[in-house]
Amino acid sequence: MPAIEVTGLTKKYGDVTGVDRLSLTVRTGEVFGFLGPNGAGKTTTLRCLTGLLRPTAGRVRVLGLDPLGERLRLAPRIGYLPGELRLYPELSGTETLDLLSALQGAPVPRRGELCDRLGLTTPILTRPVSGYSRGMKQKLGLVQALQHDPLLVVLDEPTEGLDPLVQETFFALLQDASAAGRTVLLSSHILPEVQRTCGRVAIVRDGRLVTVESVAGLREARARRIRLTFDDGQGPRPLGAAELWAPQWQGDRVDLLVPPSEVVGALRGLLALHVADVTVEEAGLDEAFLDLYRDGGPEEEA
Ligand SMILES: Nc1ncnc2c1ncn2[C@@H]1O[C@H](COP(=O)(O)OP(=O)(O)OP(=O)(O)O)[C@@H](O)[C@H]1O
Repeated sequence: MPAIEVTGLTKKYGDVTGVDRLSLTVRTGEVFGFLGPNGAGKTTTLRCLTGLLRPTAGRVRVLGLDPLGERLRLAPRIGYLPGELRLYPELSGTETLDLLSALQGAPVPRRGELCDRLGLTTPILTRPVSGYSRGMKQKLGLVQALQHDPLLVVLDEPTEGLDPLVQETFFALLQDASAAGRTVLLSSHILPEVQRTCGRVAIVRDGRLVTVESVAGLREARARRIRLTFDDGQGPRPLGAAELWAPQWQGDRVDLLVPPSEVVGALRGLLALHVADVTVEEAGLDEAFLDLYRDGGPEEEA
């Protein structure tokens, strides 16, 4: 049984379409990234998965359950960190975690360890959350999402507000969850974060699915960056047939993003020029993503 199965999910807010006929399967035990620009429909999808929004159309199954109709059965098995965490300001950190665990309806075997790892000390946890910094609130959000050791963790832009050291702890927590066989769905617009943590990634745009691929596959299938350096101080110059690859000049140096199958042909032409240095690298996921974003992708035909 897949951890998440979404078929033809559509959510409309009046005239605005948040998600449009989205279908997606997340396998048990994978760390799955949900990537897309602002307004792409990530939060809307996650809220439909967690039973906080009623889909306009389509079918959603989470751990084999209907998130709306079987919310109480699902609650102990799922952890959710919303993008905008709203807390009761007068409650302390501990009281907040207690309240949320009551809603989860499950014991909290991991709370102590998580607070330790994230540096939420007893003095902090006994203070009202109104005095918490943004990062402290986000840490509390992470603890509540994981404290009951849920089978599925759904995280909406989880590293927002976390400093780099705490982000490292967060990545380690994700790895632990994955090693323990838990499923993680993580939404982000931070590409290196997804590249680092996820096995597969869905890219969404304008409420529609652009592609689902392994992170490795996405990078592999996408462009290579050819960087040429001319060392003669003459700056930009015509590159013949390689003009097709939209050269980006910086002084005597030029970058071209070229599909993998075209690299050898492109180099043949380019090396006839008087080049001082050449490097060819796999484009990062961010470039792959921008490429997809520009391409339109398969949904343009829908
Ligand atoms: N409550 C709402 N009422 C009206 N429109 C909404 C509402 N929530 C979301 N939308 C619209 O639905 C679309 C998808 O929004 P959503 O918040 O799901 O995107 P997102 O990918 O999470 O964006 P971001 O990265 O900015 O958080 C947007 O056009 C947004 O304006």
